[in-house]
Amino acid sequence: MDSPPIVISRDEVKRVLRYIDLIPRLESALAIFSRKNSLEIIQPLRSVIPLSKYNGFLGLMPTYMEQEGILSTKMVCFYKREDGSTLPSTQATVLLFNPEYGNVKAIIDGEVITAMRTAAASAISAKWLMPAQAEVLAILGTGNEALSHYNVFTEIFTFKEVRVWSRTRERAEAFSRSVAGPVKVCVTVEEAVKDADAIVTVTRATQPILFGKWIKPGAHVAAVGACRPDWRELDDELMREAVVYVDSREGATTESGDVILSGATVFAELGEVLNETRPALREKTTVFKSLGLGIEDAVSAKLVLERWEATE
Ligand SMILES: NC(=O)C1=CN([C@@H]2O[C@H](COP(=O)(O)OP(=O)(O)OC[C@H]3O[C@@H](n4cnc5c(N)ncnc54)[C@H](O)[C@@H]3O)[C@@H](O)[C@H]2O)C=CC1
Ligand SMILES: O=C(O)C1=NCCCC1
Repeated sequence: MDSPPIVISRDEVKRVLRYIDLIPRLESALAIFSRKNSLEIIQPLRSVIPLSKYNGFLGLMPTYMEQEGILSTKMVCFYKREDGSTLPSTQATVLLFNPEYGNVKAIIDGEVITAMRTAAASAISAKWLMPAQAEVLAILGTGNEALSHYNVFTEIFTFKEVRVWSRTRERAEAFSRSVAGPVKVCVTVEEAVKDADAIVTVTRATQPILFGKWIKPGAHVAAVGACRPDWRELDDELMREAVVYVDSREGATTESGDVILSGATVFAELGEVLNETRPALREKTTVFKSLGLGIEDAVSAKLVLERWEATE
């Protein structure tokens, strides 16, 4: 008889998942994704159900990677509203199936997976697209994604200065106190991004907060928020003048307000850079527009299950 699904909690995911293991898996998955071979990956565009009454959305992210033996679905709810709830604004669950019989092998909390795989994808973009001698990192926003981005960027790169901006100084100060290393609190976005080499936008803004005129030529922007077709974090000037990389062309041209409303041209998928079929134009100002992919959750969940089984 089949064993019942293993349930892996948020704390257990946090215990077993490490960037050093995750990054190579994501690099490989992004590269396979951009080869567009349906024998390797089937990952339809995310279905999104608006939860209008609650100012939120449910995203369904099924993925099948035949050669890796991974069949998974992430279900993620994300909310725009700010009503003082203590629950995270992005909550997710990942189901891992046995592709041969369809039984569920594991039910894994998706909050930490989402935060870590998104930050790891941004870090991969920075590895290829950030200026060679990057000294200053600016993080805009102070939520879950801000923390995971701080963690991975300071783990794999060495910055002389890390800056943070939030809409209130209190939140930026609390973020600065909560992390291990020194972080400079900035009162305006302009102050945070001035001469920065790498900029991470991880807010729930729906109108542009980052303007091209403030940015040093050659900087790299990992743009993570604004995942709806009418939401923005970056202004038209930045989107049109930068070289724009995305995780998925189909995703970006369907879901990203920054891409759709600015009329920017998508230059390449990150996986194409990894496959060396499109160049990494590190010397130019670059934007990596991230929307999130089911394959990222699929390989992360498989890794979590492997590590959990190895340490249980
Ligand atoms: N690209 C991807 O794969 C993923 C994208 N996201 C998106 O990333 C963003 C951040 O996610 P989390 O850190 O989980 O959210 P969070 O709720 O933990 O943090 C959001 C941050 O944005 C700030 N904020 C809210 N409204 C704002 C506004 N109008 N202007 C400026 N700042 C504002 C909040 O104060 C907070 O610092 C969200 O837009 C979320 O939908 C989240 C997960 C994956
Ligand atoms: O890929 C994800 O997970 C998400 N993408 C955009 C919005 C929140 C979650």
